[in-house]
Amino acid sequence: SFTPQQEEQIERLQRYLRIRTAHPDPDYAAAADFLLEEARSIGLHALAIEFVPGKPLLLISWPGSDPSLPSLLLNSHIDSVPAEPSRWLHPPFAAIRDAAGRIFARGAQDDKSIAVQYLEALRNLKAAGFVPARSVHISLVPDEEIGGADGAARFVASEQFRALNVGFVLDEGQASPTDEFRVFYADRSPWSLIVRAVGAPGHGSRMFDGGAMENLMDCVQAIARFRESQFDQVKSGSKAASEVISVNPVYMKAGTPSPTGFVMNMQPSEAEVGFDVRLPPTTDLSVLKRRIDEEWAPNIKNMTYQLILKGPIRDNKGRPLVTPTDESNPWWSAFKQAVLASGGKLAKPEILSSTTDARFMRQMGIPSLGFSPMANTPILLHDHNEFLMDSVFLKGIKVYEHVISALSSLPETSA
Ligand SMILES: CSCC[C@H](NC=O)C(=O)O
Ligand SMILES: [Zn+2]
Ligand SMILES: [Zn+2]
Repeated sequence: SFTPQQEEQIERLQRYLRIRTAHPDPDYAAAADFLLEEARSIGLHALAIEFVPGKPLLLISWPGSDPSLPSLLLNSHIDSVPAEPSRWLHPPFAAIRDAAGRIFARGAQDDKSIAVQYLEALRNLKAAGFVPARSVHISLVPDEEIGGADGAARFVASEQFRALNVGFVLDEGQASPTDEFRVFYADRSPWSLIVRAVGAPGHGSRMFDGGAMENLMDCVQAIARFRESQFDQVKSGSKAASEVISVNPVYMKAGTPSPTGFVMNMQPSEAEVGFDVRLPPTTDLSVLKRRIDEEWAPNIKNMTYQLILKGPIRDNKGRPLVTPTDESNPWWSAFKQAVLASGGKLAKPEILSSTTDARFMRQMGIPSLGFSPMANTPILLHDHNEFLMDSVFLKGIKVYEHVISALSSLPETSA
């Protein structure tokens, strides 16, 4: 059983989860209204910046007693991926809390819960009379799920961001099925690989070499073998999924359309396949490119390709986007201590399989960790029936209270 204050915190989470923030048409206006109102009710300074019209980025600030010190930034994206209501136990934007305390909603884990937890942690700290030495900022950003070009990428490039003098960032992480919280020091970098093949067309009945489809199928097979070699390392336990290269086919485009589907007795002269490619942060790109040139899409087999990077892979000093998680990073030490002091356990730091806005912060040379305090919780981001337990949500607020008070008090000498 929870206190009336805790029940109100749960209700505020539910209210935010009921706002339809899913792509392709996220209701950013309603989300901004809600979040700005929450921030102001806590007595925090809050404003909306529209780097791109219709895509507000909210900046909430709690000034520190020594604003000359580098600040702490807590980031969360406002947008969500779509949901298929027919496949859910409860409607994805109703935020229904069942008898077991599970709150079902798109965004319950990814990542609307952490935005409310940041705010509620500040509410509690403020009410307890805590005064941060370093300023604490919350950024609530649009478009993370579609790559962040109009969101976090604009933000880190802005004068407003520079003025925050950010020393350390916490961004979203991922749920943990065990009782240890997970923490992420890097993301894999997201790429798209598009391979196109051309070849002589021909009658559907004819056997001939070098057709576009044949060449493209050779490409798909070569990539499938590579994919298996990577996946085998994961299955054998020698590497984590985020430590290998993933290459997954996401579309295929070929054939000669007809009113009833496709012309069946015609071998097409063009074919195309697209892959989602994710690279660990220290991958040697030249090795991958040589593999594509020589094995996957050789020019001599009439194939061409595009390998498109979605965002930065190096920081402003040319280093891979990796945040140190050892004693060389005082923010890390303070973070770890604070999580332990809150009664939480911390798993070994990991690379995140997917991609977050933290890469834009790391690009600026700012140490950034991915962290969502959701222990004993199945990983349901982008899945049906995404949920978060009320008790897990409330515990997360306590964890953030410890983390925010510790990090905002980090002495000047250490960072
Ligand atoms: C091309 S960046 C896309 C970012 C996205 N983030 C969450 O799922 C992802 O696919 O990882
Ligand atoms: Zn997310
Ligand atoms: Zn997501």
